[in-house]
Amino acid sequence: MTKRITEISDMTSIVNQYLQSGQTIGFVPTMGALHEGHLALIQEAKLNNDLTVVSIFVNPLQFGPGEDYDAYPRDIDKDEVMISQIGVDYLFYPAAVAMYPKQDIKLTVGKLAEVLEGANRPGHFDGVVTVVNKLFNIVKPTRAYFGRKDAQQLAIIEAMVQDFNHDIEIKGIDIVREKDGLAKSSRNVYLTESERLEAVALYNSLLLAKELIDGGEKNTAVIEEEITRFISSYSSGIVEEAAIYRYPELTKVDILKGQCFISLAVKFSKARLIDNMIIGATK
Ligand SMILES: Nc1ncnc2c1ncn2[C@@H]1O[C@H](COP(=O)(O)OP(=O)(O)OP(=O)(O)O)[C@@H](O)[C@H]1O
Ligand SMILES: CC(C)(CO)[C@@H](O)C(=O)[O-]
Ligand code: BAL
Repeated sequence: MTKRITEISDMTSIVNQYLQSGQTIGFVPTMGALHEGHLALIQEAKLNNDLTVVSIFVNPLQFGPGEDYDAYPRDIDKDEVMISQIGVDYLFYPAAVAMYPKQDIKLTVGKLAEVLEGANRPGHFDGVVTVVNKLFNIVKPTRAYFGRKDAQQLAIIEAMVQDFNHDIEIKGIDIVREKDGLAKSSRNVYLTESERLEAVALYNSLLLAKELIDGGEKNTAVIEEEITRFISSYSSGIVEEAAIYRYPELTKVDILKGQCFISLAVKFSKARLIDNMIIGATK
């Protein structure tokens, strides 16, 4: 059965005991409202570590003014049942006042946060790296697991681990999708019934882009235009972002070369969905 830990000092003394006896700790940070996407990360952590810790913390620091911090779906009891069933050892569930008693010091991300989601959500990645740093210091994981759905976040966490000399292996896990291709996300519950059906256009536009690329198209502006046209024709969503960047450097590319990713953000009436596809040779 999963043990729920709310006190930071309790979490740290528990992991210290395991580390002292030479055991490895797999860590999955989340904001809760768990779904199969999260479970894929957790399964991988369980498979490769002696101990698995999942955190659930809706981090106020990464939400901008007017964003959905208050509305963000929360169901801690249901989440706890889900992770108990797959045998997670510890659920770390701290209170915001415990995580941010003073809220005075935070980390700042540079260029990697100036584009894509970072440009759309100023300060978002500063909040993410600040909380992930704190969580890493508390949980002291051997390995930490992040989804490729949030590809920019994953690139930034990898850079943060290097810059701050964390001795932690960062593992990226592939996007888990619904049967029709929509990327699983806690925010999908904001979609209306008709928007839910239309939302498959994001994934289908990525498939279309892949077809164009496989057919020899290298001009990123052409591919971005086709993606935008496709999503706008098949859904009521507003395309806020359909852009191709080098990955994980996150620099803009005009002509496809090396490993890149197509990044999408589409705004429906309440939900803002993101999706992406990594393309090209791995370096
Ligand atoms: N469909 C998915 N496939 C793989 N990983 C995922 C998926 N959805 C979320 N994750 C990963 O789970 C971790 C926790 O994410 P989070 O709790 O924010 O869930 P979410 O569904 O991404 O929520 P949101 O709707 O806020 O984007 C992150 O590393 C995220 O990339
Ligand atoms: C990594 C994370 C748990 C930090 O709050 C969050 O950004 C998320 O769920 O992707
Ligand atoms: N999974 C990303 C967290 C966020 O949107 O705040």
